[in-house]
Amino acid sequence: MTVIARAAEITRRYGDALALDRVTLDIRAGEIVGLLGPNGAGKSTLINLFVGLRRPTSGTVTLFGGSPQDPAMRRRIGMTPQETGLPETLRVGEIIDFVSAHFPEPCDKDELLARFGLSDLIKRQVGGLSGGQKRRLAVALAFTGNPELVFLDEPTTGLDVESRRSLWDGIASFHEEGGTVLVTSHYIEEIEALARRVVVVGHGRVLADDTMESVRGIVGVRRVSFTADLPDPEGLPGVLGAERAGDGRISLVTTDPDRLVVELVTGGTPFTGLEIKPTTLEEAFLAITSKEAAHV
Ligand SMILES: Nc1ncnc2c1ncn2[C@@H]1O[C@H](COP(=O)(O)OP(=O)(O)OP(=O)(O)O)[C@@H](O)[C@H]1O
Repeated sequence: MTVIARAAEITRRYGDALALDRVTLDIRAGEIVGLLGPNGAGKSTLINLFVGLRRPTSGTVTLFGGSPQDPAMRRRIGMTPQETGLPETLRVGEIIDFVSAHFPEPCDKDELLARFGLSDLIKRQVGGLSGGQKRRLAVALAFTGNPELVFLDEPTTGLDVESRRSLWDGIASFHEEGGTVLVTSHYIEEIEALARRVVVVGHGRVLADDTMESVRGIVGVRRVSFTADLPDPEGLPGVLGAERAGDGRISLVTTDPDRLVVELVTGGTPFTGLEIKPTTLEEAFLAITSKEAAHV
């Protein structure tokens, strides 16, 4: 697949703070890339570099083979930043007309409104919209110019389940028609719903760049639970997190379930009800970031 955006060995500093540390990332035509990482990992900085709002301290960013600073390249992208302020007195339809006017071939207004569940709101003033409706409008604006590539920075933060699903549908239908998307989120299920490729960032570095299944596999994290009278379960092999229920049941997230069970048996502590289960992506993700933190 053709690479349409590339960050090559990007470092970005804000004064003494290192926001991105030698990050390399290719975005290929037609994919949805999910960018996952804790607060301050560098996700917004990476987006701002791709869309030309900031420049790297070192390294290069290319957009459609050119520079993100070139308006001709930027006209081919769309973006929804984390926070948007829209003029309160304008109507939904007027805002879409205004943004459309900046692009040579804007998309069909009615189609755009329908795609993001805004058709009934066309005459409403922005100031009178709910938080979820405003957010849907802000995301819809990223698609107004018929972009090839869209950057969405936490598109559904703060939305209820129904609004989130409606936004996901809009994003998915853009992708089905061949569009490319980079989406950041704190919601694991959002990345799972939208993207097959997941890039995990932490401390300004790419920690994993793979399919959802492989990201889980990379860390090989499992949840091991059993009932026992064990004073120090945290000391068992590979344990990243431990929870103890009132009934004596212990639940451990571990990178090495096999060795943990061997040690449990050889340690001679009686236990019952042993269960080993795959973890959620969130647990896997926390494991990667905490392992990385242990290295710095
Ligand atoms: N304008 C700025 N001036 C100084 N430091 C900044 C600036 N913008 C970002 N940073 C720092 O760079 C690092 C990365 O921030 P960034 O906003 O890219 O992270 P993020 O992954 O998008 O976080 P969040 O999920 O909270 O939005 C953080 O340590 C942040 O404090």
